Amino acid sequence: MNKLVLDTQKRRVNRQYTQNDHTLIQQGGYISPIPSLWEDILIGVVLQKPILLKGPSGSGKTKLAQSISAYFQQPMQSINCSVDLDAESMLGFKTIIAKEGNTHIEFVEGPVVQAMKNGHILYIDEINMAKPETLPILHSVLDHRRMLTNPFTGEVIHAHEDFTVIAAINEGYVGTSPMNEALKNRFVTFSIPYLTGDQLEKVMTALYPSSTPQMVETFLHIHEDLKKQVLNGLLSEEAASVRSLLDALALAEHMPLERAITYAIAEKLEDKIERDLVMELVVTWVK
Ligand SMILES: Nc1ncnc2c1ncn2[C@@H]1O[C@H](COP(=O)(O)OP(=O)(O)OP(=O)(O)O)[C@@H](O)[C@H]1O
Repeated sequence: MNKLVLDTQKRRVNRQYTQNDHTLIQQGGYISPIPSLWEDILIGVVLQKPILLKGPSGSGKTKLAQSISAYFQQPMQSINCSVDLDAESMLGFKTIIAKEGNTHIEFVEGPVVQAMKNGHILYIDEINMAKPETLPILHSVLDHRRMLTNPFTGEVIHAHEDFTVIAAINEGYVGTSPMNEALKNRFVTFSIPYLTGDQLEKVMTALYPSSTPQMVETFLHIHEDLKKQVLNGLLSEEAASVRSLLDALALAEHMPLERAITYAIAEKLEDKIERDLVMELVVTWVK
């Protein structure tokens, strides 16, 4: 079996053949749906490639970024993109400081500048929610130059060797726009699917240890049914969201299962036909 060996000090990568790659997969709480996915992403990080995580809402992209941060013991700075994101919220802003009767102007460093200087992870969530004209400022940060001329101070910043960029997108969601080619081209891209089967069971029992095995099994069956209907095109992808399923499991510890699924899964769907279909599927699993 393939085991990744990372020299995190010297940021070197090696692949060896041993028996226990799962120790890596578990680190930081993210469970990899495909064994090689976690390792391949770590290789990308060590090779200083900007990483783009592409997957539906609740598929574990943020958890994965947090797990990479835990694995490399590197703090993470985050940017949540929206149409209001501007250069100041990424790079920082000037402010007036009054001290002992004197005033002076100081630059408060934003997440990009801090992460570049200190070798942190920069997590850019929902990168396709930002206005396309906002992000080109990061092009030189994201390619081989790994540098930035701060337009507010004129400072030229060369990224620390451990500086890592991880971005996430939910493609095709309301409010998103396709990423422009020049930006997309700077990333290596990984599809992050929803967890299923044994791995999903591990997450459920780890987060909700007081759930009975029968309850967990029922939720796994319901999730399988929901996924089938997503594949058949009868339900939208978020019906199979792991986040929603976990929310439903948390509620089901305190209320009947149908109500838990209604609040955590069905009510989030826009279409009444989809909501009814979810509840029809659930009824077949309620004794
Ligand atoms: N592969 C996984 N391993 C561990 N936990 C997971 C995994 N997939 C989903 N989860 C759990 O599901 C929940 C949602 O995960 P997370 O917030 O990382 O999703 P996301 O893809 O970032 O969603 P969004 O795009 O909506 O921000 C968390 O509680 C997380 O622990």
